[in-house]
Amino acid sequence: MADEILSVRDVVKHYPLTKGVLFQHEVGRVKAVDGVSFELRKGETLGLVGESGCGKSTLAKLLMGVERPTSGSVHFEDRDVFSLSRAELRRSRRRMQLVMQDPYTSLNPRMTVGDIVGEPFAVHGDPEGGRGRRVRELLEIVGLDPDHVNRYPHQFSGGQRQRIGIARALALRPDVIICDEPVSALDVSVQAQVMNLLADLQREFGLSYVFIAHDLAVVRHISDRVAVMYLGKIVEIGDEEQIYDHPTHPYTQALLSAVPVPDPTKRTGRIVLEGDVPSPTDPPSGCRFRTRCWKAEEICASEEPALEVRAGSDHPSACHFAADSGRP
Ligand SMILES: Nc1ncnc2c1ncn2[C@@H]1O[C@H](COP(=O)(O)OP(=O)(O)OP(=O)(O)O)[C@@H](O)[C@H]1O
Repeated sequence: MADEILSVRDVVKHYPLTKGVLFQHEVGRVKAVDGVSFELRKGETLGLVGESGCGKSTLAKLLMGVERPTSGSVHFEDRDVFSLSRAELRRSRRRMQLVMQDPYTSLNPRMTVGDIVGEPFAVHGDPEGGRGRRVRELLEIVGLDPDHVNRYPHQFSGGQRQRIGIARALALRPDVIICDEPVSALDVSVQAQVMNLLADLQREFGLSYVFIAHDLAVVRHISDRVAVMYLGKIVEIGDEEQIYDHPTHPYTQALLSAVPVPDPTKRTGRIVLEGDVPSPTDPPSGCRFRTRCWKAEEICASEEPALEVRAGSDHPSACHFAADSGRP
């Protein structure tokens, strides 16, 4: 599609598990990301949701070109990120930035806010008009007082620190920002402020976001589309209406049932998933979710459902039992 900015095709990342004095014997592989494909369109926010350990952060590192995949490709516009030379990769990094989860540990406590926000210029060169001026402008853009440029991270609250991280990510005028659980470590009231800031910045600068979270409720209002990830794979991807109003995959249904609903008349009953998430070293054959799925049938043990478009719908579904909306 012409307006795609990022195209992810069959990306796999397996980490070898080794033993021996020199770690020379491979005894297994952690299948952190196992065949993920999606597109990110210009100006779009794609929410990426799943339980802890499903591979979200590994995928973020692959998108940023920080980790190399075992196989598969990530195209930024029309160029494969993994075939770029070092210099080209550095140039492409200007245009794709990362906002990290924990504003308490992702900022160097010994650096002033001005140095933190201006750090990208030390690598990529000073902007027109000078570094100091741009840093003050960036602080203002994210709602911080530019006169606090000489303060240290510990002098700011959690929400303000996340704003500092966002200002740093904006420094080089990127096109894409990978937001890896940017509000998970914040109080609920502060979460909303940071989400609103991200939405405003998107409108103002035409940014595209991949927004990672473990909670479907968090990504709802910021996402144009949502991808649900389970044990290294995307099990369902769709627009807001499909995922929240007509979820077809049992895992999406279970995640949604855990989201608190303020209206008691709309409460539908929580689906409690039995058992732990299986090990990514030895995931179940067939459908990975089958060991916890109340709809699982024999076929799920041998066959991994392919993403397919349901009749009469544009939405792809990943489950054999998509038509069956019954709950346990
Ligand atoms: N460098 C590594 N070496 C070996 N295994 C790894 C490595 N990095 C991640 N993993 C494993 O890959 C799997 C996916 O990890 P990842 O951090 O991507 O999950 P996540 O969904 O981001 O989890 P969380 O929400 O807890 O951060 C986990 O089982 C993790 O232990």
